[in-house]
Amino acid sequence: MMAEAVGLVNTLDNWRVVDKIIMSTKTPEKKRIFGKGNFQSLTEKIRQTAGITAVFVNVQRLSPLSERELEEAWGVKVFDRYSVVLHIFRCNARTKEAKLQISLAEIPLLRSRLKNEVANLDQQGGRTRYIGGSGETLLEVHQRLLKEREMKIRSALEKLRRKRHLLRSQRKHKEFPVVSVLGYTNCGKTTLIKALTGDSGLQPKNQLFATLDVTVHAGQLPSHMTVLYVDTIGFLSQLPHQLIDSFSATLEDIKHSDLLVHVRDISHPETVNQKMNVLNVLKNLQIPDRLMSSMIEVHNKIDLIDSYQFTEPSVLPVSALEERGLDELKKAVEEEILNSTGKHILDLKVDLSTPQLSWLYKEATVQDVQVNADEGSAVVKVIMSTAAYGRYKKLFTGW
Ligand SMILES: Nc1nc2c(ncn2[C@@H]2O[C@H](COP(=O)(O)OP(=O)(O)OP(=O)(O)O)[C@@H](O)[C@H]2O)c(=O)[nH]1
Ligand SMILES: [Mg+2]
Repeated sequence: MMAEAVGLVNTLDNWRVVDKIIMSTKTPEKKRIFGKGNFQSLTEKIRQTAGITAVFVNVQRLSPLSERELEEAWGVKVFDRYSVVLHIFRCNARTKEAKLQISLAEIPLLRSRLKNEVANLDQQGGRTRYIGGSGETLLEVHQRLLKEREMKIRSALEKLRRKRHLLRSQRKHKEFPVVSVLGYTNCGKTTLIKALTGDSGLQPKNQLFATLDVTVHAGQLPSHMTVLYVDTIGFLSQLPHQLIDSFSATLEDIKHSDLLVHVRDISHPETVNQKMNVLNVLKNLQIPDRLMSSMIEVHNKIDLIDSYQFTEPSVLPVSALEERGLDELKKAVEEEILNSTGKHILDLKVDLSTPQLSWLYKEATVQDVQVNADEGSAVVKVIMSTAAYGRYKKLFTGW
């Protein structure tokens, strides 16, 4: 197994990699991450490299013991995948929900640290000492406090979830179709939604997990139909399981959309693996088949590729940054939305002396009316369901 130890300089919440050292590691089950020789040369290298303030060891989880040993040997903070992702999340969390999700994801980390500390205390008889006549040992008190904290966070999250459920049913009521935009972190989801909706409040950033909250933005399709684009949290390969658990609630919204748009950074060297990862996460979220089969794949950042080759006909190439390919994308979104919601766009000729037009205003979505005053008629562009069109025909054309 290969793992990397990466020296980092921490400038506020942005890390710059100062040196990347590839070292083979022992299997994760083994107590020590690095063999003796490797560990010595790593230690030397880290000490010699100026400006290293932290080391990232590219393994899923370091045991608290290894973490402490490495930190003591190297004199800097040591991160594994779990703690580095948590740290990035923590820096980017803005809303109450994102902050709560992170606190929840921190609990297992605190729990395993606690075990380690108690193991140390054991040597001093700490485990068996009772606190203030309460009949609880120090370990039990800590475990209870952690449990209480976890319960509190879970109930606060549940409250927020119920609120979101309510919002979702209100949204449905208004009948705006919902398009979820998803993809690997940093692929350009926020930039794309900003370009599609003109929503200047959106802030794309060249950083991992810039978006940690699901937000909704209204945009217009070519027929002036309004859709709601949902900006989602980016995916990351080998994202620690516990994090996925606590964030899947946020991703759950995806299931309730009318259409999925999968954005890929086609300029990224790992673009194929990123796609596989996204599809795997979707599989685990148990997305309904109809959403998986109608999903639109967007190849973003084509401006960074010298000559973009069309490889798959169903794919839509765009540059969200340079606003290229957006009209075609909007057309494709419209087509799929009409398909999935069973609606059609129709041009109907109506007689203005009848209640046809007011009926259409009430029962369908009128997009445009071209009046022909001489004839006393109008051509009306409407979006309506098959069922509503059936009723219309029955009422006004006698079919
Ligand atoms: N050259 C180029 N850069 C792009 C394009 N689209 C997005 N970017 C850049 O890619 C970076 C990430 O963009 P975001 O829109 O924040 O990506 P995201 O998918 O929302 O990322 P997370 O929210 O972190 O998951 C930013 O620096 C954007 O300017 C594009 O079409 N071309
Ligand atoms: Mg984003």
